[in-house]
Amino acid sequence: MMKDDIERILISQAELERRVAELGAQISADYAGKEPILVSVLRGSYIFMADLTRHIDTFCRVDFMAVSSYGSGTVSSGQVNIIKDLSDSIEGRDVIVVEDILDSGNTLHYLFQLLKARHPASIRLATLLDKPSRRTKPITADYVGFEVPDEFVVGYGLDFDERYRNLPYIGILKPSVYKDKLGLE
Ligand SMILES: O=P(O)(O)OC[C@H]1O[C@H](OP(=O)(O)OP(=O)(O)O)[C@H](O)[C@@H]1O
Ligand code: HPA
Ligand SMILES: [Mg+2]
Repeated sequence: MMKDDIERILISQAELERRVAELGAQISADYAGKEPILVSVLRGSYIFMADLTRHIDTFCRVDFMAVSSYGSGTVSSGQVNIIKDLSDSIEGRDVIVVEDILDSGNTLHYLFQLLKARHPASIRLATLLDKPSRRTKPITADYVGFEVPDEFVVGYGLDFDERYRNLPYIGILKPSVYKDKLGLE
């Protein structure tokens, strides 16, 4: 079974629900009277995006961008591939980029450069998880759900080799799972 691959639960479903509601309330207060565009960075952010937007009570728009830099490993390849670009222009608009995790910072560093060049009125970052110990690029988030330790986490949108996104909590994989996959032991 899928959950047999999980060593332990790091953030429970109830904790996720509570914190995402708080972030939504904070964003609602900060953007009162505005109409931000929330940009979901697919695929990892799809669940956070869906839950977060339902806790925002100002007008807002949603758009989606698909990027990938991890392939099937647990370390960033350093190369960010744009798989799908935004549908609408962000020029002159207030943008909130919605991410599942800020790890090395490669993905967001690249994405922020790309999006800033399109001249939004403002651009901020909301990330569910922040793993600051692994950062190699200078980027910080404006809204952070939880800080996580230097371990590979899965669930609530986050995958390892495209699995585990559908777990309703954030968990830590048993090392044997990714070592088997990578042929390390
Ligand atoms: O800070 P970084 O080291 O760049 O890592 C964070 C990024 O890596 C993951 O995406 P991934 O490339 O695995 O694509 P996915 O969202 O489809 O899983 C995650 O969803 C973030 O977008
Ligand atoms: O810890 C992680 N888990 C899943 N995907 C990720 N992408 C960057 N870091 C992670
Ligand atoms: Mg991934």
